[in-house]
Amino acid sequence: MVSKALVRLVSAVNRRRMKLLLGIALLAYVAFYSFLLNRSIQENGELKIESKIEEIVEPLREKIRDLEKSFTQKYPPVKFLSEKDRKRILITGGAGFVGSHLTDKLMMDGHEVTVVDNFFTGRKRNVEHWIGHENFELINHDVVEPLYIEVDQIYHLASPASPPNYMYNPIKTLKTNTIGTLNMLGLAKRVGARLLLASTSEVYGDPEVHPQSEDYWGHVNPIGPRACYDEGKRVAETMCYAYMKQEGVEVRVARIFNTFGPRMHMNDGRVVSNFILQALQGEPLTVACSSRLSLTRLPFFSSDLVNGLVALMNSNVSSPVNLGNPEEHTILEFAQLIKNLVGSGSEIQFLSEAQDDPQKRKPDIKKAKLMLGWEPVVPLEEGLNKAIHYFRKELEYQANNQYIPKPKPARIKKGRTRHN
Ligand SMILES: O=c1ccn([C@@H]2O[C@H](COP(=O)(O)OP(=O)(O)O[C@H]3OC[C@@H](O)[C@H](O)[C@H]3O)[C@@H](O)[C@H]2O)c(=O)[nH]1
Repeated sequence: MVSKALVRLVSAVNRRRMKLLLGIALLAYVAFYSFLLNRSIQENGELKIESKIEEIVEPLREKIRDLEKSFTQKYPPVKFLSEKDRKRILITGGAGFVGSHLTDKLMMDGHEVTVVDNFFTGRKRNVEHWIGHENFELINHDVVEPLYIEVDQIYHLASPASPPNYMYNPIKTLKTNTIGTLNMLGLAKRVGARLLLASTSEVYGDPEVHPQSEDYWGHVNPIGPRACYDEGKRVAETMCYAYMKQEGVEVRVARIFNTFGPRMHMNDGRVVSNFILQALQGEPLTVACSSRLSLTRLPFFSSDLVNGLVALMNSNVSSPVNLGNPEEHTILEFAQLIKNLVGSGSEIQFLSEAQDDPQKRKPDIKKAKLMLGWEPVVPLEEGLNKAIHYFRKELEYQANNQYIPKPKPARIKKGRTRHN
């Protein structure tokens, strides 16, 4: 009896325990399952957020990689120059057509270059590929105001150079070439720098001797429309030699004849840029001579000029040197050549001659050949094709709702002009 009662009690206890154990096991299972479920939901959520972040961040990373790449590939190759050979060079007008090519050459040769420009005809675009380089500095400054920096050489190019540009504001042109040159000579004297003046074939005026050698004194109308530039450059030369004689400043004077090349302003107004733009746009080529078709010039390419300037600066020739193309063509022949190279159907239109337009111009470059070993080497057609390519790109670049300036023939603007 007793044993039966005991067996019943034990089995009742066991059943309860079994139930309890089962209950506990069930609870544990539910808890474990919900734990797993929670974790996977959380992980899924995290994964989703992570992938969303990744989606946003990846393009940014790519942009940073591109930027880093462009930073490292940004500059044209620059030679290394030892401290002894590296010069601190100032180029006034260094953002202009010629100045920017000179900047490129001197930077690539490994010098430290400071460009000063008031951006009247110069453009930041011409030198933007150097901005940020440790050897390069760009200063927005007008040479009519004094400048205090430390340099070893000064290439003084600042001045509008095309007839429409220098006639636009004759007083400013005079100030730039006189006060501006005085300021740069004063700087050269103070820091002991050598100064090269970018003078011009226009110091010969409408020449009475042909070709023009450096000892020709010129034939300039001192009160004509071109006088602001012609006389401005003549007095700039006079100032150079006064500073040389009186103060011992080392000077170099380049008399630059007609030049052309990429980076000429679309609105420059000189014959090459005018004819190329007119030919590309199917407009008449404006040849400025109706009666005398003997009007002559032959421009030379910008890289030849830059090489000549550097050779002169580093020579021991302190007297003026002509840099130009000794060949000679009429403006009409030149118009036809450009028309053919562009493959343009433009007509040729004859305009009346501008006042005091020099009739004939041809440099005698014996001195440059003898003393600098320099002469132009870029064949005319090769240079013209490069300029045509440049202007074609410029037209494309400006095609989208942009103002495309029409080239202007050399004429004096009517009305009051701004001067400061
Ligand atoms: O559309 C045009 C522009 C110009 N011309 C003529 O082409 C000749 C050359 O004219 P440019 O305007 O190119 O240059 P210029 O020779 O008058 O002056 C130039 O000379 C030497 C540089 O040092 C000077 O910076 C620049 O003034 C001139 O006879 C001019 O009348 C045209 O027939 N058509």
